[in-house]
Amino acid sequence: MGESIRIGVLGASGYTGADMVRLAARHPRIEIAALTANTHAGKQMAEVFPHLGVLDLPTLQNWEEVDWGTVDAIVCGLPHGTTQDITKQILAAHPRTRIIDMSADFRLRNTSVYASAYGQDHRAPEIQPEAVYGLSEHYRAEIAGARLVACPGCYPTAVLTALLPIVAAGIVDATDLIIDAKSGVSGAGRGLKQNTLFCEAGEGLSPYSIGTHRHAPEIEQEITRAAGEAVTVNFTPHLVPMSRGELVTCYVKLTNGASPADVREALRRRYAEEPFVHVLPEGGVPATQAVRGSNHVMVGVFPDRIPGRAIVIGALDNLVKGSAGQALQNLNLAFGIEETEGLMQLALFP
Ligand SMILES: NC(=O)C1=CN([C@@H]2O[C@H](COP(=O)(O)OP(=O)(O)OC[C@H]3O[C@@H](n4cnc5c(N)ncnc54)[C@H](OP(=O)(O)O)[C@@H]3O)[C@@H](O)[C@H]2O)C=CC1
Ligand SMILES: CC(=O)N[C@@H](CCC(=O)OP(=O)(O)O)C(=O)O
Repeated sequence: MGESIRIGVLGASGYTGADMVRLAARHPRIEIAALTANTHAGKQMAEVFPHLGVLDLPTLQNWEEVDWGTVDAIVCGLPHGTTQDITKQILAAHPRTRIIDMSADFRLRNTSVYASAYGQDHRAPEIQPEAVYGLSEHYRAEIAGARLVACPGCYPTAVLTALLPIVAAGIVDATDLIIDAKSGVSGAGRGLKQNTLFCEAGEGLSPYSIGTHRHAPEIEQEITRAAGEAVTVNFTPHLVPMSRGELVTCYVKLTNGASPADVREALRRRYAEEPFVHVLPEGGVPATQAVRGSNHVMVGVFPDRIPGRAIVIGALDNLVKGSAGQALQNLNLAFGIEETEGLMQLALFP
């Protein structure tokens, strides 16, 4: 076994940071050297997250108090904007540190697109060009040498896993993609927001950011690349009263005489050797219950009643493959560790 990799988790008192701690704590090559928080600084993780109380962990600190020279890699679970401010200062002082970022701050290659999607100018445009988009199954080689990995958003991970291979194969029309997406409430983070209160999110199902969600440009960036032409997607997310999980239903127009079975076969071929992407056989229905707590993505393909169309459905856990799990997968890749290390746990069901 090689030497330990010392990691620091920025934003460990948040949902993605805490799930990174949960996964990294049982990783044989990782040592958790530092954990940061903002309002929770000074507390023990066990006070914030009792389920992690069985672990011996560093105290939560403000990020300025940490000696970043002593860590090999940082996993960042900070809000967008804050990520740019903090990571650029750490990289300036410690240029050899690797950053695996779970926030949205370095995903969009074009900083003007970032500014319009996020309503603020990019505050570290000088670093942006070196960021590698961390969709592990599609950017493996680039991630391996990267200093800065921008892990995809949770919705884009599900959508792009389902659609990139079939767009690239030219068997669906990239200019006619309709994506109906649903997420559990942890997708919104732990900070208090009115619409995530139990009595406002429970017993209901509501769409949000209709036609304006900031994940649409991220999805378009990658679909455009695969299609070789500029595309605009229809993307509508919904908030579902469950803690974790995400399901995306993608309505696609078939091209070049392809059938739904051809779409399934193309996906099966593309992901045949992938440990975390499972293309279900005919009739297999992806569901969040089947991936909860795991790094697995399930994809199913169905004929549409409208001739010439198909329905491609993806399901994942937003806090695992949708953030912390994929971040750990990328950290493994970045350090030349077996990609599945620390990630082979099965879904928690029921
Ligand atoms: N939740 C999800 O499913 C996914 C989230 N993401 C992205 O990952 C990032 C983290 O998300 P999530 O864990 O849900 O968010 P949370 O709101 O749960 O956690 C945010 C973390 O950042 C810390 N923080 C907030 N403001 C500051 C600041 N000004 N300075 C330093 N630290 C600060 C918080 O500290 P404290 O609590 O102590 O105040 C907390 O540790 C976000 O960018 C999010 O968009 C990406 C994919 C999926
Ligand atoms: C339910 C819910 O609110 N989900 C979040 C998506 C979480 C995510 O991936 O956010 P980033 O792209 O900012 O990292 C949202 O729609 O904003």
